[in-house]
Amino acid sequence: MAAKIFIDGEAGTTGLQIRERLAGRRDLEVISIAADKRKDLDERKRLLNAADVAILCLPDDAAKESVSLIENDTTRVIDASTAYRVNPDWAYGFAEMDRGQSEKIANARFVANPGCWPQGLIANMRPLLAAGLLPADFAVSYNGISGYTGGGKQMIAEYEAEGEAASQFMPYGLTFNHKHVPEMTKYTGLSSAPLFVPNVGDFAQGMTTFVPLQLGQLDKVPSGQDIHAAIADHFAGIKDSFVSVAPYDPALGKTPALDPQAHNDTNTMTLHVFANDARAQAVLVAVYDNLGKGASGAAVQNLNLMLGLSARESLAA
Ligand SMILES: NC(=O)C1=CN([C@@H]2O[C@H](COP(=O)(O)OP(=O)(O)OC[C@H]3O[C@@H](n4cnc5c(N)ncnc54)[C@H](OP(=O)(O)O)[C@@H]3O)[C@@H](O)[C@H]2O)C=CC1
Ligand SMILES: CC(=O)N[C@@H](CCC(=O)OP(=O)(O)O)C(=O)O
Repeated sequence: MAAKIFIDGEAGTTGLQIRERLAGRRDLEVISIAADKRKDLDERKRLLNAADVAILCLPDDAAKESVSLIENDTTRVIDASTAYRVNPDWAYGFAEMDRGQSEKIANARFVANPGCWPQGLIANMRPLLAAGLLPADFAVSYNGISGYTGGGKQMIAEYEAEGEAASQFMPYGLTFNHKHVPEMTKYTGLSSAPLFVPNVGDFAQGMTTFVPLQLGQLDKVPSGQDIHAAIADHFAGIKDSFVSVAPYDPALGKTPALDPQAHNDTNTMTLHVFANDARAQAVLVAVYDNLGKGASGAAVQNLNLMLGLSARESLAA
């Protein structure tokens, strides 16, 4: 029997993209809410309880409300919001984070889909801490640029308003309390919060992120090659990974591969390592689609795992 999927928030940016990615899937039945009942509590409750898997694409408070409306013990949940990402009762939905993470997701009742920004940092940093190349108390900063769809319907409307010239490049989150910092800290394994400086650009989708590393602070300075090998080894050991590691080429500059939009409309992420060993400096880069691996693509990957399918089914979008 086809699994019943309810997308609560199906008219939003993330919800719409999930619907598109699931269109044409005959193994699933997407049960939809009538447009005029999108915020009707009784109707949401009915559909949440009728679903085998509910995918919540809502602001945090509404996501918590949806979870509280589930009265049975069978509906499984993927939540795209920030509400449960550091909750130990929820599986963190970054399947490539560890060997075994996809099994955790596959067996979980509750899965927290990761934030877009955290995934680029976790993908690069977690393997380095696990390999002992960087200590947990290493001082880390993180920056990058994301397309404006990351800010949902409201930011899309601001950027696409007629007659308004949008800023090409705008830093934000300058109180350093961005809502993604707790999950970044927890899943990198760092003992203190990274200093995070996000930027939004005047393009719809896609992101490139950077972790600059001043390696001279360390007693034992790893080379760029060591860093690349640790990250590449980690992802080589992950089955069905959507994350790939570019060959080590420290002299590569200004390449289309680093364009934030290079992975648009995919669920893939590419990591790059750049280093100057003489200066003991390196930069770790991640390129992916904020709406793909950063949101809807990851949600479909997690849904597939929960339904006992190969994560690769999500390419059927
Ligand atoms: N955009 C992105 O790149 C990413 C987003 N996310 C997260 O996913 C979630 C959804 O974000 P996004 O799709 O961007 O946001 P949008 O603003 O585009 O969509 C949110 C949707 O939720 C609806 N909604 C709000 N409150 C309720 C409610 N009480 N009951 C039912 N529906 C409600 C909104 O309806 P209305 O517009 O009518 O208010 C809207 O359709 C958020 O938690 C966000 O942080 C996660 C990763 C990346
Ligand atoms: C450009 C932009 O504003 N991006 C969003 C990231 C959106 C995202 O990852 O969603 P969650 O917030 O649910 O994790 C932001 O920084 O808040």
